Amino acid sequence: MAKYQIAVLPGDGIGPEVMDQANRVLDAVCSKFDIQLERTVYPVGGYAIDHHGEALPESTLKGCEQADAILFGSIGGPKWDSLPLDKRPERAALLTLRSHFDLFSNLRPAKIYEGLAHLSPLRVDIAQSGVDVLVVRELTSGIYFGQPKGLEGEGEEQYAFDTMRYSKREIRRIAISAFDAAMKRGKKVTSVDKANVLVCSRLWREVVEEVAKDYTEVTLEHIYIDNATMQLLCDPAQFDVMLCSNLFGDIISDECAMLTGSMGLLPSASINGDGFGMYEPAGGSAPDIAGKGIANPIAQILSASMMLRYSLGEEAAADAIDAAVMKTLSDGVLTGELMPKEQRDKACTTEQVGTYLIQQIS
Ligand SMILES: NC(=O)c1ccc[n+]([C@@H]2O[C@H](COP(=O)([O-])OP(=O)(O)OC[C@H]3O[C@@H](n4cnc5c(N)ncnc54)[C@H](O)[C@@H]3O)[C@@H](O)[C@H]2O)c1
Ligand SMILES: CC(C)[C@H](C(=O)O)[C@@H](O)C(=O)O
Ligand SMILES: [Mg+2]
Repeated sequence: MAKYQIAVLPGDGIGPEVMDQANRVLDAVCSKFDIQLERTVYPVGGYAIDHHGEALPESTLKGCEQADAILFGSIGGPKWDSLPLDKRPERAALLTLRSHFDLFSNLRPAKIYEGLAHLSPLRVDIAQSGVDVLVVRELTSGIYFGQPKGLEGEGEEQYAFDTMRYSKREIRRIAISAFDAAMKRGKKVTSVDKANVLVCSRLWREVVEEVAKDYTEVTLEHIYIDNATMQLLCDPAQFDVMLCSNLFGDIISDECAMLTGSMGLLPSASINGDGFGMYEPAGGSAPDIAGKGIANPIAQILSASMMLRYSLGEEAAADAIDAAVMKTLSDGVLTGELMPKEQRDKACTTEQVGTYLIQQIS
């Protein structure tokens, strides 16, 4: 029997709610496929600040180091918003984990599945032409990790700045991730940048062009970030793999999630050069719906599936989860945000979606 250690970090807001359902689904799939998944829960984010005085306790980091993969919920919320940036859950826990494990390759797949175009807020004809995009986002560099500088100067001349910095090595390795992914998909990479203004984007283009020479079967296009956001709304079918720097990928991936129907549908994998990964929904702790039992658990469940596929090599179990998700959605077992407002009294709870999905597995 295959045996793995997983560090489970539920975090804040809807994190623990959707993680409960992912764990139930993992129990079901592991029993069916004879996989032993030893899961240890560790505190992280605002919860860890409240109970242990810091967003990423040493014991959590050690637990992650000893694990085969990390399953992450979401962190942050209004309660911790007034903390200095370096103490906030987002920087102190999430960015630290990404950097510590060198999780540079962030894969965020967004797809309108067959028969589910009605869930998309896109115009009907556009939704029916399809969305099947893999956002490949650079995750451990760029403006997120450039040296920030606090306030300097006086009065109205006071200023602050963040620095965007990319090395050729950092661009090359994420470009290779994108081209490798494109080889297994639609053989097209659209590289998103702002090369009409930013020096980093000029270097980005140069290196992406170099990498493209090794992938003669893959079509490469470049697009400016502002145009990319509008093209996604009017002709999303033109995109296959969208290669993005850290900040642009953050923005584009929320847009892609929403095109398919909800923030609560988009999973993500953040992987390093050794195949070690952290798996988490692209969305956040959703303070507006937390504690109500109505969050969509699918992004978390699909993140668990990506973990099985990418870090553990358990393809059959991952396929079973993906198929159960499709069946659940196409059977109309939906949380409220996927339904028209006037029908939301018929919406399923987070737990009901989890239960239905598990029935499709066993
Ligand atoms: N990976 C993470 O831990 C992560 C990611 C993004 C944001 N955040 C943090 O989360 C907090 C809230 O951020 P925000 O409000 O800007 O973004 P958010 O992604 O939490 O929420 C944006 C909108 O999407 C909805 N939404 C998100 N996930 C959903 C789900 N599973 N089901 C149904 N609806 C869902 C929310 O209700 C909200 O209306 C902030 O502190 C932010 O920094 C954390
Ligand atoms: C919470 C925040 C730091 C994070 C990011 O910007 O990377 C989130 O928005 C995401 O998309 O994973
Ligand atoms: Mg984001």
